[in-house]
Amino acid sequence: MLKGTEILSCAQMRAIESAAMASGEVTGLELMERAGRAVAGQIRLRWPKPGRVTVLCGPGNNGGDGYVVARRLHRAGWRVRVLGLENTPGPDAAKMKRLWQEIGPILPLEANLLPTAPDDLIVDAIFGIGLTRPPEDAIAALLTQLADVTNPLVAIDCPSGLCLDSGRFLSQIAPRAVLTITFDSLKTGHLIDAGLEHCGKVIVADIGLSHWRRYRQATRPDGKDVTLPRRITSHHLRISDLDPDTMQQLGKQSSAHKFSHGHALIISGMAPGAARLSARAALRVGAGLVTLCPEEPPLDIPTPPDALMRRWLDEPEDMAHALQDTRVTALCIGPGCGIDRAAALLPPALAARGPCVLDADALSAIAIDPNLWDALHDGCVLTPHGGEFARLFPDLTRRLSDIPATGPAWSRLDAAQEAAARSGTCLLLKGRDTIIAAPFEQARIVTSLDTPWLATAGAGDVLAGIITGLLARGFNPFDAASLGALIHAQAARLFGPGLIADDLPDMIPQVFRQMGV
Ligand SMILES: NC(=O)C1=CN([C@@H]2O[C@H](COP(=O)(O)OP(=O)(O)OC[C@H]3O[C@@H](n4cnc5c(N)ncnc54)[C@H](O)[C@@H]3O)[C@@H](O)[C@H]2O)[C@H](O)CC1
Ligand SMILES: [K+]
Repeated sequence: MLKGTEILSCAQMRAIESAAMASGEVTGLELMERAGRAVAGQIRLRWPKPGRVTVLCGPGNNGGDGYVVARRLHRAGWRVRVLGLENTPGPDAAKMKRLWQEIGPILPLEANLLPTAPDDLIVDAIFGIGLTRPPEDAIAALLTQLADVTNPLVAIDCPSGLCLDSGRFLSQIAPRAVLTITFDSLKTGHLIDAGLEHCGKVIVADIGLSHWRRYRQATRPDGKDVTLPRRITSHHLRISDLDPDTMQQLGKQSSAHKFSHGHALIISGMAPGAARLSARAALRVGAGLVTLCPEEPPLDIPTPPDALMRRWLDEPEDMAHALQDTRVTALCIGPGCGIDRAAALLPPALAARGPCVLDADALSAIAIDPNLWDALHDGCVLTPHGGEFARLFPDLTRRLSDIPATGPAWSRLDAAQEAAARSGTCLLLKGRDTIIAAPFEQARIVTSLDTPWLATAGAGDVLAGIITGLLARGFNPFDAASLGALIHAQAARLFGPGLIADDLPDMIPQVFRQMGV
């Protein structure tokens, strides 16, 4: 079973924290001290020589953490300036504020007091998971300037202004951290949308809450119910999270023959190179047999790989006939297919109700034909990029482009989950934060911020092919899509600069070796 690391919503984090405190085994003050200690520790690890630091403390507990960091860095020999507010925060943060005031002053939290020396460290402890609305007035002015400075910025929980549920900033002000230290678990906002880029390196600090993680969706130890707005949990999937069962399923047994690994049909069309990329990827990922289905007689195409089978498939009846062969275990329609051809072939393809990947032109065809939409089923994997998603789900996309007035903001994760529920299919929303959602499943996120060379023509066709190959081999749609996204990103990562789509399938053997398949 593919799993990954569970990601929490802010509400879940609060539920866990409040369960821990309700148990009486730990106080909020202790948690704050641990949080601040973890942040100061990470700073000292990365900047071992004490220097100058300005700590920006906001009105709540994120600010409380900041006062702890200030105290601990001061004790370690750093020259610490603290900018803060005159408000009286909650009791824990108020106590930490007083402890700092025994050491040094608190200057006003104003833009003109940001450090002028370019190397001074800045710690952002203004807002964390408690942000509910866009920053205003003096704090907005300060954050605007903070977004422009070149000093290294260390964020406590997140760069301030970021909604940790959606990864979206609640205004156009978007500071960028080099390092973010968060507590107990990653939150969705660290991994998706702007959060992925603006958090820098994210460290998850253990502050001793793991024992209470089971209260993320349940009743607290004191019997009180915690009502949480988010229904479905999500997981961050990385190569290092793959389990032995998945590895075994990806490997091949010596006793098996080619049909034990399935037979994938890849529909080719007006741009046959795209379908060939998909087909090559399906072969590389281990489908036993891959047949490319062009609309012209296939003997006229003497192109590699020679391991590909070819079958002329022109009319819808040809499709229906091809799918009568029970050895065909997956189908891919879309890459380079042409919208008209996709529209003509989709009715028999969907009527067969077998595993199939619908990409590119197939998605465009579905977006304009309600009958095709109605024929979608739970064996389908839809693989839209943002533009295709917008054509299929214009209302969901509109919600994503509004600047949110309150948190938690509507997110790409919400959009993908809603789209999966509506379509009744597995849906993979492509991006550097690829989101895989399926009805009644926990969503998965595969991040690939470090693979900029994936932005190249044909990369999506390869992804469609990898997923098709995995479907052909018997992976369920949700696992095939998740694993496909992971293998695809890792192939790009291993190849590095200079990557073109043709290189991706040929990196799969190296990815497999690295995974221990
Ligand atoms: N288990 C944990 O995760 C722990 C987290 N800690 C830290 O606590 C913060 C969350 O603290 P909280 O007080 O709830 O919220 P913030 O500090 O993020 O926000 C402060 C405060 O500000 C108000 N507010 C919201 N939006 C605005 C705005 N636009 N303008 C002005 N004021 C605003 C809101 O009412 C909040 O109350 C978490 O991130 C961690 O850093 C613990 O210290 C340890 C355990
Ligand atoms: K912060």
